Amino acid sequence: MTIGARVMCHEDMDILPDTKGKFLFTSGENELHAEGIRERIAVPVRNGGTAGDLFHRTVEEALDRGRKAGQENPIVIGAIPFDLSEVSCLYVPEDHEWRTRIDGDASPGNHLEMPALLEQRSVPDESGFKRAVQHAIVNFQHSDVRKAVLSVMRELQFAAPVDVDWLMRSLRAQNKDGYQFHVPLPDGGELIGVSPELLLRKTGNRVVSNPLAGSTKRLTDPVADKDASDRLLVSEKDQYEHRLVVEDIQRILEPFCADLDMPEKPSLLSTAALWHLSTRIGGLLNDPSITALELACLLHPTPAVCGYPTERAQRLIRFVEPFERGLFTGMVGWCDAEGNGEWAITIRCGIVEHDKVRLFAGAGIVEASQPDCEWAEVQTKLGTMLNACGIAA
Ligand SMILES: C=C(O[C@H]1C=CC=C(C(=O)O)[C@@H]1O)C(=O)O
Repeated sequence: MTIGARVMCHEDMDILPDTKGKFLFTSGENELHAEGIRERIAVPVRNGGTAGDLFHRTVEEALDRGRKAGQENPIVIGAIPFDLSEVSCLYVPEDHEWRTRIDGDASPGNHLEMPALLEQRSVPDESGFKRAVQHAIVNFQHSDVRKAVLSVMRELQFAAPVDVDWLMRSLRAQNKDGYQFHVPLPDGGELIGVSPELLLRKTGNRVVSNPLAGSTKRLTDPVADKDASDRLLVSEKDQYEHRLVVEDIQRILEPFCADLDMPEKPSLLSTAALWHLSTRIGGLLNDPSITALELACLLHPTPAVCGYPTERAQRLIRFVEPFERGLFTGMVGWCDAEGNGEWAITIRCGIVEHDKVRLFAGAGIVEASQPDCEWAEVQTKLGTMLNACGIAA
């Protein structure tokens, strides 16, 4: 594997500042490791009115150059922001390798740990978040917006620089399932996280999407935990919140699929911290030449991270959320030159910049939401990253 980060620039690409250029994306039993940066792709997915044209051409050309340079099946790896008009954070790495995940491989080790936490703050704070939820609920009563996903950012200031590799190992040790990711950012920051949610996987002519929406906290007592999951499964509020996501994904995928397998009811998916309502949607493509990245960009942002209807929910979010989401609630993953790939939704994540860590979490708000419960839910979601930092949620 090449260790150095060689950068090739051409129009539409910025010069990448010094970065280790080390990537990770895991899925099931497989881990994708990539190193070295051949090219960076910063073109936004949406350029003016024409969604995707320049972007997908740029990706295709970058992969082509990789092939011409001798790579057998080059890949693009990285992250795309929540707002598709913002710059993408994608790379064609010098080298990549698929490995089988080895259990126990991810121990954080005890030789190093997180530096002391000096201070932390929530943006918005508790009352600001609850006001935003209330605002959204009133808005639903006077408009045709049905759902909006509202989020918080937790800023942590440590006494010394954070060892990202240690933090990633800690996160992986505590969350063995899900899509674990580590992406270096052009400004020197690093995006890390473990997402439970698959936006889209494409393998040949098969596609899978596994939206999640509707959540409840896991409990330590097994009986109480089972009760909590049973209640989630029959909760009308959560089923409604979930249905809006599934129906929108179905609407978008159906024209591309000869056969779309849609379970009638959601099932349960668990992480270390939460239960989620989950629907695994599988399809066979009419025309397998469409790429995983093209389909993922059509689906994004789903009502699981934005709301319904999409554009009006996005406007409401912009109005009430007092921070820029950036890569949070975007997508993270990879795509190869044959159009196969896998994109997870960028949640349960944080951005590490030297001695600062920013964590993010959101919750789907519908008319039946209660501000106190939604605040508790985002705190639980923040717990995934906080626990990895050794901080009680
Ligand atoms: C936006 C987040 O979660 C989404 C994914 C699963 C369940 C969700 C929910 O129940 O609200 C959210 O839609 C987050 O974790 O920050």
